[in-house]
Amino acid sequence: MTNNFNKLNDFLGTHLIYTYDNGWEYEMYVKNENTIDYRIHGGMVAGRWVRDQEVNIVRLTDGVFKITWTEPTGTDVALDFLPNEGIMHGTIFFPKWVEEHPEITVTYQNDHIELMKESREKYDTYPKLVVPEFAKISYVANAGQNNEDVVSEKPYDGILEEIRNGSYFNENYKRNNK
Ligand SMILES: C=Cc1ccc(O)cc1
Repeated sequence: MTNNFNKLNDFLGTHLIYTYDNGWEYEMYVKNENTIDYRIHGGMVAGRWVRDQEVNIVRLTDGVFKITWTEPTGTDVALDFLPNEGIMHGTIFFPKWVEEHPEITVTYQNDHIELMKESREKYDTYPKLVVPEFAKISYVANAGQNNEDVVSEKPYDGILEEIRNGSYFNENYKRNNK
C-alpha cells in the first residue's frame, strides 16, 4: 500500500477500492475538492453507482481525510480515509425507506434524481439504519482530478479484478475498452 499521503492535494484525484468488515465492497473516486464518483459492488445496495455527488472533503491531519455528504435519497454518509495505513472507517445513516426498498436505489442514480426525491417523501425516514464499519483498502491509485473515465459505466462482475490487475485503465488512466 502506498504510504505517501500527507496534504489534501495528495488525496484529490485518488481512486480507491475497499471492503468493509461486514463484507460490503465499495469503490470511490475523489474527483476534486468537492465532488466524488462511486460504485457499490457488494452489500445492501450493490449495483448502485453515482457520479458528481457534491461532498465536503477535509484533511484532519497528515494523511487522514474525511468526506461527508447527504444524498438525494436522504442517506447521510461520513467516511474517514487513512490511505497510508490501508484502512478507512465509514458510517452510513440510511433512512428507513432505503432499508425497506433498497432496489429503488440500485441504479445509475444520476438518471433518477427525481425518483429518489419522491421516494424519500413517500416512504418512512425513521428509524434510521446506522452502519458504522472499518474497511480494508485493497486498491489505491492516482487517477488525476476530474477524470471522467474512472467511474463511467455500470458495475459488472469482474470489473474490480480488471482494475486491480491493471487491464482496465491505460497509462494515462483512461478506460481501455470504450
Ligand atoms: C451511500 C454511499 C456510500 C458511498 C461510499 C461509502 O464508502 C459508503 C457509502
